[in-house]
Amino acid sequence: MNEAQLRQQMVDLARSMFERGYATGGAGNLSVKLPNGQFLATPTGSSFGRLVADELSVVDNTGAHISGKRPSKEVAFHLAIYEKDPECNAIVHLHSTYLTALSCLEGLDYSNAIKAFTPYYVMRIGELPVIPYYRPGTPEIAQELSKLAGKYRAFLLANHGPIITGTDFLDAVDNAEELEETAKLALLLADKPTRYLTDVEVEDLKGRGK
Ligand SMILES: O=C(CO)COP(=O)(O)O
Ligand SMILES: [Zn+2]
Repeated sequence: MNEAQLRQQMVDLARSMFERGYATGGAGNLSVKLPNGQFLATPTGSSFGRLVADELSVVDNTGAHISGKRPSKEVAFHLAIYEKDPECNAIVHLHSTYLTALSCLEGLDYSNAIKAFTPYYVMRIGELPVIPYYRPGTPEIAQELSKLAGKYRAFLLANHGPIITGTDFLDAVDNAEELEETAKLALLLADKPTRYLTDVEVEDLKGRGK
């Protein structure tokens, strides 16, 4: 896809997420790698429902603002992931209801916040490590992600929300939807005896694609 197509895709998919309740107000941010190696990102404070293709921000791999509106304050954590994960070409960060609720629970397993109980969670995400709470926009989030990026497809910021990667923007959005649905199911099942997938079942799903 060329830059114009990627801009339009970001506008269209962001609006679709907004209309289906994955994003509200000015929360969350998106980015995608451009053919020239720079990155397209959502402007800070922008609503997913009202992005304008020509106003999207462009930053380089050092975070320098190249064009468009002022970029998201979380651009540093997006760049930390791209740097460490060569398979990641797009990132979705949401404050979606169920994943954010999960991120606020006490006693979360920080090595993996959602133990596998459905195959698509394993095929699209696998494991969900938790990053300790830091104020939004602070460099510590990027530093923590830098240690984990490349080993996982998604991350949960404690008391904040999820970060989901993809091989392209459509893949990142599909992964985000699958993960939000999985969090919803996890919360529905929280007080019910659950049969988790066995280690053998999980291994059998890995590397089989989607
Ligand atoms: O989700 C957000 C902060 O974590 C939103 O910040 P931006 O509006 O700067 O992208
Ligand atoms: Zn956020």
